[in-house]
Amino acid sequence: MLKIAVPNKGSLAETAAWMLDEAGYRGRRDGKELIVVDARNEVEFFFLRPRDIATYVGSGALDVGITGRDLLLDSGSDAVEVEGLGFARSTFRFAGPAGRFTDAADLQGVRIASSYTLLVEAHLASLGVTAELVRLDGAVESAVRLGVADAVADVVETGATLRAQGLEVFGEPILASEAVLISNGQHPAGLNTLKRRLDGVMVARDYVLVDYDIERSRLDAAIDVAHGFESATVSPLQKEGWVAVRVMVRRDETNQIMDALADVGARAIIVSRIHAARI
Ligand SMILES: Nc1ncnc2c1ncn2[C@@H]1O[C@H](COP(=O)(O)OP(=O)(O)OP(=O)(O)O)[C@@H](O)[C@H]1O
Ligand SMILES: O=P(O)(O)OC[C@H]1O[C@H](OP(=O)(O)OP(=O)(O)O)[C@H](O)[C@@H]1O
Ligand SMILES: [Mg+2]
Repeated sequence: MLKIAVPNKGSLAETAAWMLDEAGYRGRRDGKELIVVDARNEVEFFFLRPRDIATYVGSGALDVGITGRDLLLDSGSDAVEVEGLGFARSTFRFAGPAGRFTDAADLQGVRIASSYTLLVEAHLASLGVTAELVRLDGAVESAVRLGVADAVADVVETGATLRAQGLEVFGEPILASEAVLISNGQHPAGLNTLKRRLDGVMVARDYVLVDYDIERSRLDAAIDVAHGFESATVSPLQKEGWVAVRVMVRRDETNQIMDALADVGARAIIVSRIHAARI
């Protein structure tokens, strides 16, 4: 059985569980279940704290897991990223009181609060900067106001939490993070199936199908607008000189693409959801 580590709580838990459910795996019946055996799919799920997942996978105790890229890099474990899963996207950044710092080099000798001290230390070392790391569990943005640090290094999504504490980001982003599938570098039986299924869930989540009719003479212009995932499916229509076209497009580009297709002469443009996919 493939042993899979899954976040039991926090920002990653709900979407990770949703993806696995969409991928056809058995979920847990309640939030207290720590181990779920899915005999039909020959996998066993272990619900663990997101921060511990890379440690379990890197040690070889579990085969694969879902965690954050930032948590993986901060773990110092031997686990490796298999692929990004396209959710829990954030950047990891330095921030300080408005106007106080302009660059990471300004951090020489100051106190930096973070929940990701290993990640920050490695980054500072690569820049040749030495600072004092203050390790906190969360709500790191309060550390400057409360006087335990001069700057912070933390997860930034919208930036609202930083702004509310009078902080602003400075310097280059340390990392672009998202939820990731990790392994211990081995290729256990079942990993390919898991990965293919998760890839299918991501395609169904991120893409839609667009169908339209168009005069064959205008087809090239329409294909320039949207060429499809692999290539467009083009079928003849009963009406002389017309074709029906089907392409996959990114869901977040749907309306711009519909507008552009209409502009080049497409008619009867219809968008449908993808329920499931294997690419
Ligand atoms: N606001 C956010 N937007 C996107 N990703 C986030 C956000 N907050 C945390 N994450 C991501 O979630 C992961 C951390 O999950 P974890 O459950 O340890 O912390 P958490 O979500 O802050 O939970 P909690 O604060 O309840 O302990 C990291 O990969 C981090 O990048
Ligand atoms: O840029 P924003 O959209 O404001 O989001 C980023 C904040 O969200 C998370 O905090 P969370 O609520 O999980 O609390 P925590 O700091 O205690 O982890 C993260 O740690 C940041 O603090
Ligand atoms: Mg948090």
